[in-house]
Amino acid sequence: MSSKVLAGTQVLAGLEAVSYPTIGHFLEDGFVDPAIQSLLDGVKVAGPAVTVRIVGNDAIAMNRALLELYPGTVLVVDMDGDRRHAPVGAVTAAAAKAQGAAGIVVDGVATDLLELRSTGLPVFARGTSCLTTKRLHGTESAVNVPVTCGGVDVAPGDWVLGDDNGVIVLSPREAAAVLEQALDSDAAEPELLVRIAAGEPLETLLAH
Ligand SMILES: O=C([O-])CC(=O)C(=O)O
Ligand SMILES: [Mg+2]
Repeated sequence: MSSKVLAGTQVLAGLEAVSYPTIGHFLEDGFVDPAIQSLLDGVKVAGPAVTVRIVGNDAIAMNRALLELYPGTVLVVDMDGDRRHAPVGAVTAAAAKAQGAAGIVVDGVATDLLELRSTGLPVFARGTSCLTTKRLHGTESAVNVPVTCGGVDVAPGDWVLGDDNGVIVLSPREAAAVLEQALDSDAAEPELLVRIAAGEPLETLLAH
């Protein structure tokens, strides 16, 4: 597969197939703070980012962001450093799912953990809290602007990849460029594992 000719749908298919830790073999940037983890078990998410920056504990901004979601997107929530107020819970996740979203990533906390798990929409966060955002009608929040999430800059339309190991954000160009070598690496790994399990000498297997 040549990365030069990959169309968006081919990139999506490749990103859904590739192992995300394999991407970590090839890149140094785009890896979201590992404190941001999936609140559900056994998830795998790949989709373009819709972003929201929530300033001052403002739940109305989240409602505006939910309206911008379309099928396959991942909502990335920059809480402007607020790690106490949860902007995502049962209602938010249900609304995002109704829009066809693939998941939500919060640089902050989430709430309604049991309901999130039964809704089934993958949500990544720094943890949970009972303290939530409020309907404040602030003016500083913004939807679909460049944001920061777990130390990584995220532009609307960037690829957001998440699984039980963590979250990666790549520009469309970065994603297309890394995909081929990551898929090749994934294809080669099962044979290596079989040879290790079969007792082949590690000196030769791991030498290069
Ligand atoms: O209202 C909030 O800030 C989060 C919440 O509880 C929900 O989405 O259900
Ligand atoms: Mg709630």
